[in-house]
Amino acid sequence: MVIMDISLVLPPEPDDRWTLAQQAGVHHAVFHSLEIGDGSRPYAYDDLLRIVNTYRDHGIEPAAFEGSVPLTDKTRLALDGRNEEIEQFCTLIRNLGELGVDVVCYDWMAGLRWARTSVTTPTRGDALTSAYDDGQMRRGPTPPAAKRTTEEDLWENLEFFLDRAVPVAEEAGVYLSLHPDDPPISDVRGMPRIVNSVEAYDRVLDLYDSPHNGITFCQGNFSAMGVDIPSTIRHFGDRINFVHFRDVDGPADDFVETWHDDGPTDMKAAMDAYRDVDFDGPIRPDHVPTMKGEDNSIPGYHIKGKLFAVSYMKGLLEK
Ligand SMILES: O=C(O)[C@@H](O)[C@@H](O)[C@H](O)[C@H](O)CO
Repeated sequence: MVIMDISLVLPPEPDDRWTLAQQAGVHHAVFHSLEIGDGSRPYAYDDLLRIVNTYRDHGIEPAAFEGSVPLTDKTRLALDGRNEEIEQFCTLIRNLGELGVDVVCYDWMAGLRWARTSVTTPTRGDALTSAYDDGQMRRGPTPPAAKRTTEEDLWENLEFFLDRAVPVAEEAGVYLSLHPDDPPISDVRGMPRIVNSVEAYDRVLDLYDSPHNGITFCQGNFSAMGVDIPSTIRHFGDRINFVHFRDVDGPADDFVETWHDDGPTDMKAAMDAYRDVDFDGPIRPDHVPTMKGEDNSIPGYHIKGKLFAVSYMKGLLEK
């Protein structure tokens, strides 16, 4: 039977969340210091060695490095320093390969990272969730770089990056996993976005045809695209290298994030589809509501909702 690795974003230093994860039967970590941690983007071997060994010394396997990788708008927008940055990214890949961490998640969102217009929307039992309203978003300032960036620039820069990074990933045995633009719309405040549809992913996969050029299937974003989730999972099949398990209610320009057991997507059918395509990589619950007693300082990433989501996922995986 194919076993996927249920994982959680855990801080790089042990705290209660490590213990709670293990008590809930989660033994795989995702390193994502932009969400939980100090925002660092380590790529040197000794820095990675320390992080990886700290997890392993506590019985936790580091399954993926995400987001906080040395890849910024320098590369996405082909600014000065792009070649040096890609070199750092390639060093990260080689080093993670040496250390046995084989999934790296990155994204092509220039100007703004994942965007929400509210992180205090009340949901079941007055927990707090996040929401996006494009009309409200557009009233804010346009990022300066938006005026001189086209979709084609972003495609060209992505191809330039993949041509350099994928061969290194192949050699290192590391699986690159491109995260969708969140939300998956054509632009945020005038800054174009390109990784926002099934067709766009088909193009990405064609740019460099290799299992090491794959997808982070962030399910909530595909749900916001309005596509059928199980058949889309089957469409991409073995090019899915990493899964973010979550759901939203509403289209890409106007949605609310839901509890894992309370959204419109048939989560059981989704889990069955991952199993059908023999997905055996890391799968982590993504954004969860902030629950009672939590301060909402890291919206979407507090531990109580994650534990609820993990239990729900384990239930869905029961045969
Ligand atoms: O769903 C989201 O957009 C975020 O929670 C992250 O997953 C983030 O955007 C990714 O790390 C992108 O690299």
